[in-house]
Amino acid sequence: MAYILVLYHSSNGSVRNLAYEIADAIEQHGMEVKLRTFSAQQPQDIVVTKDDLIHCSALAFGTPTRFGMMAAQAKLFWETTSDIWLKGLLIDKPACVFSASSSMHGGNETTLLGLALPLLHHGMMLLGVPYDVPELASTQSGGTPYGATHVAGLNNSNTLSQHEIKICHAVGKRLATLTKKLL
Ligand SMILES: Cc1cc2nc3c(=O)[nH]c(=O)nc-3n(C[C@H](O)[C@H](O)[C@H](O)COP(=O)(O)O)c2cc1C
Repeated sequence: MAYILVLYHSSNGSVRNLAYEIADAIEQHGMEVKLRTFSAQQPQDIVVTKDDLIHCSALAFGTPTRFGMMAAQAKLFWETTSDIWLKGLLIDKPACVFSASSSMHGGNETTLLGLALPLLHHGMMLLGVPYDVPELASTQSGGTPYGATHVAGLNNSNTLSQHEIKICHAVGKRLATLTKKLL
């Protein structure tokens, strides 16, 4: 069965909540989802295997913003994927990226661009958020053309705003719709 891999790291739940919203939208638009993490943070977490990545039809990939970059847990995993890269097993698969940060201008956009880099090296096709998603222009917190985000604030709240949720849904819908066309 074809599936979209929603692969993330989250310490405090913000990125997990983004992942769940994106996964919901993917399922609502007719694709199976495999939710995987890079390490077990919660009892329900299932840690990703290389086979999960090799056999996915598309990927949604997210981590928190850590000093403007991706979380180390994710980078460690990508550094084990050179065999997949050598065989070109991810070429032409659609993908999107998502992240959370505590401050609005604290590096979530640089993190999204950094998350995109290993995917581009693997030959994946990156999807952003187009401006026909109205919440992109009106959000007072997360949401960027490079991918869905959540701004957690100084109290580190992992509760997503309605705008952030709508942007996640638009991302999940777009990824599922395009992936189905390519199957
Ligand atoms: C080591 C570390 C570095 C961080 N660096 C940044 C940063 O550069 N900019 C920012 O706005 N927030 C930064 N944060 C805050 C996290 O990005 C924020 O709490 C995010 O919501 C965490 O996602 P999570 O709830 O999924 O773990 C950092 C947190 C940690 C622990």
